Amino acid sequence: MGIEFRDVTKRYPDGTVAVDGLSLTIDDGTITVFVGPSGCGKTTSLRMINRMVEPTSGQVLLDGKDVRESDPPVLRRGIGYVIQNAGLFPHRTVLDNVATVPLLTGWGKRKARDRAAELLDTVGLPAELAKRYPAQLSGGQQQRVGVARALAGDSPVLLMDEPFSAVDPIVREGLQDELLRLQSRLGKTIVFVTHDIDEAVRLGDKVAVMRVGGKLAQYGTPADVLRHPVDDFVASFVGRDRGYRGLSFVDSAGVEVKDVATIEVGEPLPGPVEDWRLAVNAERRPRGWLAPGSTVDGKLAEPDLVAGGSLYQQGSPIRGALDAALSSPSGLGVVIDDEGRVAGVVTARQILDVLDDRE
Ligand SMILES: Nc1ncnc2c1ncn2[C@@H]1O[C@H](COP(=O)(O)OP(=O)(O)OP(=O)(O)O)[C@@H](O)[C@H]1O
Repeated sequence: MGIEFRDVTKRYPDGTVAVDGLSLTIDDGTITVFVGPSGCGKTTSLRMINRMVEPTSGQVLLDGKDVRESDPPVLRRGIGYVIQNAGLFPHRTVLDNVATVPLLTGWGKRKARDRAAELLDTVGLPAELAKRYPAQLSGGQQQRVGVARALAGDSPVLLMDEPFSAVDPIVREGLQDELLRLQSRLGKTIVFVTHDIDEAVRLGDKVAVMRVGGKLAQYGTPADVLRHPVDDFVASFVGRDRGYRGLSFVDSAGVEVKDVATIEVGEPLPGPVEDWRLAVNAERRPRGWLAPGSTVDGKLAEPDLVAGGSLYQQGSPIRGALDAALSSPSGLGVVIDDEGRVAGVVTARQILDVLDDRE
């Protein structure tokens, strides 16, 4: 479901112009990130999509239809919404937080709870957390519940307002990865607000950079915005370390994926391993690394392993390959195919050589 802003302006009653003449089109099934400094009108723009804020002038169209033609509660039921700190109901269990939307749409209690349990699994939360209350979860876990709840309505559109800002950078990266993984499966139209350009570039198919005064400074792919900022404001906002960020958009062709020795979890280990050995499960999905010199009492089990680094999906931008190599305990970045199976490994040296060749 596409979204279009047509010359939308929002002036609050006190005279503040939060959004000024915004026009842009958001394609169906993509992630669009509104990014910019505090107070530039990102949240206001987002909230005009689900009519939590009404424009002073202009139109917001959802799937070609002016949102003002839809009753706000009905409209909102069709649009998932995730906010910072998750906005969970404190006196409901995790499971019931997620089940709320299906219940509201008339599902029976049992079916709603089954669906909620399924969604908790989808966002990577263990089933034993379902009975807890939000305050008994970590910040990252709460955000996952927030995402699960937003997915519960099964709506084609998801609005996310700084959903990961309150968690630390490591957890945040995990949540971002998870969102990208979910999106590759679900293909929702996601509008995401952040003030963090790294997050914007990482998640967005398109990035809308806004400036204070509610004006759109630039709208384009992350590569566009990084490589060709339209003016000094955008250039300084996207920052100085553009070289590294720019890697995300270099075609990965030319990176040679090497074979790697693997061992399957659950298999016996004949003797101590000499080099880092990649552990896989029966489907050849990576599970972690076995350190040099390790011996295993009986069969190889998950606790014997050192956690792996990030994974690099073959064919995706080359920055991911460098991330995988740099974050891997063995120095070998794990490359996976479309099904998540191990395709081989790459080293940081290889990636840097490929990049040098291109200079
Ligand atoms: N209800 C309101 N009444 C008056 N002014 C408001 C209201 N809500 C927001 N504003 C003002 O409108 C401008 C844009 O606010 P908005 O929350 O959309 O920005 P933002 O980019 O999301 O900021 P932040 O990143 O700090 O959340 C700000 O100057 C803000 O103070």
